[in-house]
Amino acid sequence: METILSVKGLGKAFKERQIIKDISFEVKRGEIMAILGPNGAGKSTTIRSIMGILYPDEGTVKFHQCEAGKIPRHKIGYLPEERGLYKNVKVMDMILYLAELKDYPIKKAKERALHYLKKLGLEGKEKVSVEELSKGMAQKVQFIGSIIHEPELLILDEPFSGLDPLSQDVFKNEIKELAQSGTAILLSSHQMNMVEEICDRLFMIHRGQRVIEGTMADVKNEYANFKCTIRGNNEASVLERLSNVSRVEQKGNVAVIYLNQDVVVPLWLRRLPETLSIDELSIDRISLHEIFIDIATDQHIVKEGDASYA
Ligand SMILES: Nc1ncnc2c1ncn2[C@@H]1O[C@H](COP(=O)(O)OP(=O)(O)OP(=O)(O)O)[C@@H](O)[C@H]1O
Repeated sequence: METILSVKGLGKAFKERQIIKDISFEVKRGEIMAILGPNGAGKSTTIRSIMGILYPDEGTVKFHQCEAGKIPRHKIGYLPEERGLYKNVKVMDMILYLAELKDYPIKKAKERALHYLKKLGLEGKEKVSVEELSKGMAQKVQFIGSIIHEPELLILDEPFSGLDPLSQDVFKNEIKELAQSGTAILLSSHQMNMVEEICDRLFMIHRGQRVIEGTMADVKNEYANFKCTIRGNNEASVLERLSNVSRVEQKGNVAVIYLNQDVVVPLWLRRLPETLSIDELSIDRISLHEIFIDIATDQHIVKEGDASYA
């Protein structure tokens, strides 16, 4: 697959405080790449550096072979973290204005706007003033504005925040369709379930540095250890003493036992003491949400070569 965006060795400091360091990744045609990390990790700083809103101190950003300064901005769509549209402008005029900024033909933009307004449940709102829209509706209009000019690369900073589950689903499907039609998509999100569902690859930042990168499957294989959930009357202290246990979370009579990375599950199960009380037992891999929490709370052992924890 053709590389559309390539970011190499990006670094940025604010007032001598290093915010991001040595950030490198690529986004390919038709792929959805997630940039993840706890609050303040440096996701928006990375995205703003890519967009040329911030000047990175180190590193390069390339769109195809074009470097900063020569990047054709009309081929990029951007939904910034801080939402904002002109308030006393009508919905259609707002979208057409955004299309015009990207030199996109107005007639075609109008057709596309009507198509997307209908698709996102805003049919008939063309002449409504932006200030009369709900927050979620305004976000949909801004999203349409970011894709109206058929960008090759779409950068979405927190596209799902502030949306109800129904609208999140609409956005999710739309993003998937755009990728299927060849758009390269980079998105930041805190909704791990969404990321797990739609993203092909992910890049996780913690304290400004890369901690995980890979396809969803690779990340799961490498970082998603197993957990064993047992319903029964067992003391947490007994479960904690079992072999290969990294931690136990117990609520009432349900205990979730997080297992170490190299555990051989059938062997571990066979070695459970006969005295354990087991009404139900299941084994699963931990979710991306749990991997995220492990990393954000420094519980995960980061491998050599990955970000060092300051
Ligand atoms: N203009 C600025 N001046 C000084 N510090 C800044 C500036 N912009 C961001 N920062 C700092 O850089 C760090 C990273 O911020 P950034 O917005 O990139 O994080 P983020 O990962 O997008 O977080 P969130 O999930 O909360 O949106 C934060 O500590 C923030 O306070």
